[in-house]
Amino acid sequence: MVPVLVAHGLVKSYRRRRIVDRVDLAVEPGERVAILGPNGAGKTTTLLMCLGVVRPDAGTVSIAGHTLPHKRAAARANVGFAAGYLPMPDRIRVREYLTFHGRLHGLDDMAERSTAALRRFGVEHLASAMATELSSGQKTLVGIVKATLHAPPLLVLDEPTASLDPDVANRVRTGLAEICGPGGSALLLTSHNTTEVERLADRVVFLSGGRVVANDAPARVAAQFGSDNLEDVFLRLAGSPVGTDR
Ligand SMILES: Nc1ncnc2c1ncn2[C@@H]1O[C@H](COP(=O)(O)OP(=O)(O)OP(=O)(O)O)[C@@H](O)[C@H]1O
Repeated sequence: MVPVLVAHGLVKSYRRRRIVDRVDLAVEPGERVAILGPNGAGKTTTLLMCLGVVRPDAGTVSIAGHTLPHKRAAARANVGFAAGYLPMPDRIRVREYLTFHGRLHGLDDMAERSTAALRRFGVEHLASAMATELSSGQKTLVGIVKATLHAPPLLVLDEPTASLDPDVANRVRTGLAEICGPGGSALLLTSHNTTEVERLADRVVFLSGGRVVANDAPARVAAQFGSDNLEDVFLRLAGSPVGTDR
């Protein structure tokens, strides 16, 4: 089986400060992988390089066998991406926004698809809302719904539950667990929430100071640091320096 994502030797520096330092990352079909790490560890930069949004200084990325940047269009057809920082146009209703994105992926039956996708995340009541009427958390939810519409082989989510209340965040995790896994989408997400990672991820890639310091099943990563939970590991590693001059 072709991995849905292979990134090898990713490096990125900003103003001579190395933010991501030789990161390798692979995601198998249906696998659920979480990138965990403290603020500034390089999680978002790594994701954006994997998506071809940020150009790495060194390293290679391929998605479903399509190497970036040359095969970007073919690669992107395999990906759904959502992040709280992605804007949603103001003067559009949620249903129209989802229909637009579905059609970009060549989908029809958008009324039914949109309703089903909104229902999966418990927000079907937002279908007729204008974007201007949505709270920031609701916009995040609509972004996640949009990213899942075409059942992408790889779903990439940057801190999907960071702006959500605990109840809504739980519904999102339940929705993601339904569609991501063997036979469904692979999931690559970033998070600071160790409980979320333990619940959702088959594998955790722990980034600290731009480097992968652990890469294994959550329980095994905890054991590697002499603990039975990721929270302890996080607290131990969070004190590490964030980026270094090289
Ligand atoms: N375009 C940029 N120009 C300069 N510095 C940048 C740029 N993008 C990111 N950085 C720096 O790179 C470092 C890593 O940022 P990144 O957003 O990848 O970390 P992160 O692990 O996602 O952090 P957080 O958990 O806070 O979202 C930070 O110190 C950030 O300030």
